Amino acid sequence: MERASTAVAHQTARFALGRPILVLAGPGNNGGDAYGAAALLRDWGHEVTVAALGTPKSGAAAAMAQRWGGATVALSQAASRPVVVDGLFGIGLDRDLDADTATALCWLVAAADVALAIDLPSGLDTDSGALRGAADGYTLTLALGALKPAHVLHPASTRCGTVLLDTLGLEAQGDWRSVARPSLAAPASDAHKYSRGMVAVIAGEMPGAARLAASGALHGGAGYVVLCGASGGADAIVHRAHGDLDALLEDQRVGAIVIGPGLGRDDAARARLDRVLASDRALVIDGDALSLLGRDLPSAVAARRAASVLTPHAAEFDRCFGASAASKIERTLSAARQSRATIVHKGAGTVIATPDGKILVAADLTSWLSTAGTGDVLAGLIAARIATGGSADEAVWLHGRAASLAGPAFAADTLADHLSEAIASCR
Ligand SMILES: NC(=O)C1=CN([C@@H]2O[C@H](COP(=O)(O)OP(=O)(O)OC[C@H]3O[C@@H](n4cnc5c(N)ncnc54)[C@H](O)[C@@H]3O)[C@@H](O)[C@H]2O)[C@@H](O)CC1
Ligand SMILES: [K+]
Repeated sequence: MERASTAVAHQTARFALGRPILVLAGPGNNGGDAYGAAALLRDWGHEVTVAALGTPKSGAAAAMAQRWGGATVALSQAASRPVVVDGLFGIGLDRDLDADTATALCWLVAAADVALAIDLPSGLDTDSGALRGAADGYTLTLALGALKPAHVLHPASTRCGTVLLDTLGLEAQGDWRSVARPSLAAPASDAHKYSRGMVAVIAGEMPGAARLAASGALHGGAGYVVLCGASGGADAIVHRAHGDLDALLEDQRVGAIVIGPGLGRDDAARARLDRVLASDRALVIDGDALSLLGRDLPSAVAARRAASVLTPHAAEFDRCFGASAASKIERTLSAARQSRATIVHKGAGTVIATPDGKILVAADLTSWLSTAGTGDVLAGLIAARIATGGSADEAVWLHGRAASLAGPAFAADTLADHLSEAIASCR
């Protein structure tokens, strides 16, 4: 708590630049950090007011309150100040903020020029990222010890402002990491189109979606992309008829197959899906393929001999694994173990889990990705990375980067065009 208070005080001083500071101190150790920071800031010459909610419950927090020693006002009586430091609740929040607390907090944060949250904005559920009365408008959140899921999971992550991490010298990192920029090499000097990675995309009722996936694979670095069951589209994509499916599944050069984008949900689609599932090729299973399998998916995929990557959005995830109130991180991990597949659980804050328990989170994806077809591009891109010996998280990073490069209001058709620049930034 000494280290936490000191880190908070330093960060606050950097932003305060002499302006009056209001420190909000709750009853737990988050409040302890707040009292400690208030005492330091006062000792450094800042004008500090403390608004208290309840009295400190732990010995450490009580000691910090004693160190502050000065007057406190009740939270409900606090006047706004240009700088607000929120130390009401951190990871110990176990219920919604009551209405009076939420109202006072929202008003004080909104009225401040700078609002800094200690560890987490008060009123966020640490593990699930749900809103439990949190205010909007924080300038920054100083995460203490380690990042928590709420710093990266939607909707909590949208309330944090800029998140800074101070590890406080603790080895406290949880079991998940943020998706990081991958390090990608150019193809080997003796590479040819098949050694670069060969991807097959199985088309169906809506060939446009499969074409987008094929384009994602091609621009994602695959050496050879086959679109099975659709004609037209980009010239470098090789077209095959649905009648060639069995030959394609036997072709050992095929490094990964995408099935699901625009597949349809009729009997023909189901028959194709069953043949592909029975193959020993690595699969990316997306869209209609996920919906066709529904609650049978975990066992059907777990029985496969080759690797599978599933790319559900929230509704598809629920369709396959059932709805639950657990956090997105826990649910995705449990689904990965159950289906023995890598799961890319899409949405605002994409969570990736592997069957061996690796968890990665991509938090800061542009919201312009929320347009039809971007998921199809991602499915193809994942297949390309797998076929070239890479991983799904590389694809998620490249996809997010390409979307940022594409700018606002892009169409999914042009997203793949930005993958080259995204890959170029990974050397
Ligand atoms: N655990 C650690 O290793 C460290 C913890 N630190 C700080 O300690 C914080 C966690 O402290 P605590 O576990 O004491 O938890 P908090 O300080 O977040 O709050 C817990 C207290 O608030 C009460 N409470 C919870 N929800 C409430 C609600 N909606 N309305 C009213 N009362 C509510 C609880 O009954 C409990 O008394 C961290 O967020 C961080 O700021 C830091 O000092 C650094 C190290
Ligand atoms: K807080």
